[in-house]
Parts: sequence; C-alpha cells; structure tokens
Amino acid sequence: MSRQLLDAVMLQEAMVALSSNGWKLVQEDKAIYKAFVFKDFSEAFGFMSRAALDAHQLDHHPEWFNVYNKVNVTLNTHDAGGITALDIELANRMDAIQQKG
Ligand SMILES: C[C@H](O)[C@H](O)[C@H]1CNC2=NC(N)=NC(=O)C2=N1
Repeated sequence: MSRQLLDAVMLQEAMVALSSNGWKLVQEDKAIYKAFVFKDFSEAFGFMSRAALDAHQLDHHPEWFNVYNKVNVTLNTHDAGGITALDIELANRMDAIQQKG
C-alpha cells in the first residue's frame, strides 16, 4: 500500500467516513486521532493486541497511549510527513476490531 501523501480531496473523502467513527484531523492535518474507550483494561488491551497484529502485517505502527480502559491513537506516516492510505487502512482495521468486540 502506498506511502504517498493523500491529496486534499482524497483526505477529505476518507475523513467523511472516519469522522463518523470518531477520528479527527490533528497536527495541522498531518495526522489522525481517535480516543477509544472500552469497558475495562482487559477489553482495551485485547484491542491493542489485535491491532498490533494488523500493524505488524501492514508494517505500519500506531502512536498510542493507554490508561485503564482508554486508548488514544494517533496515526501518521512519518516517512511521508503526513497521512497516507496506510493510516486510513489501519484506522479502518482498528474500527473493525472495536466493532467486533
Ligand atoms: C522501514 C519501515 O518500513 C518504516 O520505518 C515504517 C515502519 N512503521 C511505520 N509506521 C508509521 N506510523 N509510519 C511510518 O512511516 C512507518 N514506517
């Protein structure tokens, strides 16, 4: 999958779908962010374990911060200096993991 920066139109299109699931543009549109909230630590860590496998498979890694039932995730592609298709893919996979429960 491409590590080329998304152009403005592609980014806006991707954000229409992602923002309905709680993702926001941050860092002057160079990253996306979502605050995930789970029932407890076990659910949060289960989510992180599953997401880690996707991150490894994609060779694309989240910046994330966990306290108890909260996981704050920031995604960007440092190699490209902004948001690429890999960030959108990992965000979608994380939402799918969350929705599976
Ligand atoms: C060599 C390796 O593929 C790169 O360093 C990858 C690893 N994981 C990565 N993860 C993220 N989030 N951004 C990157 O630019 C990135 N680059």
